[in-house]
Amino acid sequence: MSFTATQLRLYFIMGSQDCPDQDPIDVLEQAIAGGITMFQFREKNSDLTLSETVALGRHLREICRQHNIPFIVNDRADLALILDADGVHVGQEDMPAREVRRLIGPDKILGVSAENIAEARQAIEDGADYIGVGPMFLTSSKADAGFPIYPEALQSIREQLEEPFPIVGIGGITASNAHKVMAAGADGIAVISAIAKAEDPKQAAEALVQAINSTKM
Ligand SMILES: Cc1ncc(COP(=O)(O)OP(=O)(O)O)c(N)n1
Ligand SMILES: Cc1ncsc1CCOP(=O)(O)O
Ligand SMILES: [Mg+2]
Repeated sequence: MSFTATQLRLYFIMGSQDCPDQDPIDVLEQAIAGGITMFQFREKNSDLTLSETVALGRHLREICRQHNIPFIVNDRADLALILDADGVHVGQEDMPAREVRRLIGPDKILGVSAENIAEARQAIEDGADYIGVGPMFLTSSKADAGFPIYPEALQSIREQLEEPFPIVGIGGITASNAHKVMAAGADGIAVISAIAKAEDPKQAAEALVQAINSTKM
């Protein structure tokens, strides 16, 4: 699947641990109906066995395929290959991005987390298609996320990059603060709880789409 920055507009991330009271398959279907543009399967610290993880991943992957939504796997290039994912997202403490690029080949999507301009430049050199910058705000979805760096940090990376490059903001983003991330120069926002923990995931995704679209640049 070829990649464009517009696919980052509303990037939904989820594993079964993020929606303990709902079926992740339902949540993804509702999120797609609400307007998400990209999905990342992030099964982390969950109760699932490896074979349950593969089975859930296969189901979520199939739903994304039916709706033409890029399906990205968090951290694990091996799982991405098993699931025939469209790509992989890795952070600074994961398998080096350059090695992941070698494993998945030139055509798959590679996302890399970056908190500052040095990490952003390295990610681009290593073959990233986009960078995820965060945490923008306080988050309860990732215990080791560290302190927020706020949209100002994203804006600073955007301004220091020599060329336009796809950037998605992540961490503590809701329909109320999404405009700050977009106004800082993000191509989109990535969220877990704003959709996965919502009572009505479809309505939650719609509210995020509206917030993104109403941002004045
Ligand atoms: C789009 C996006 N951006 C950043 C991250 C965070 O990745 P990482 O720092 O490796 O943390 P974990 O998600 O692995 O806990 C992401 N997953 N997606
Ligand atoms: C995976 C990740 N990486 C940085 S913050 C974060 C968690 C985002 O979750 P939420 O949207 O619920 O704050
Ligand atoms: Mg990671």
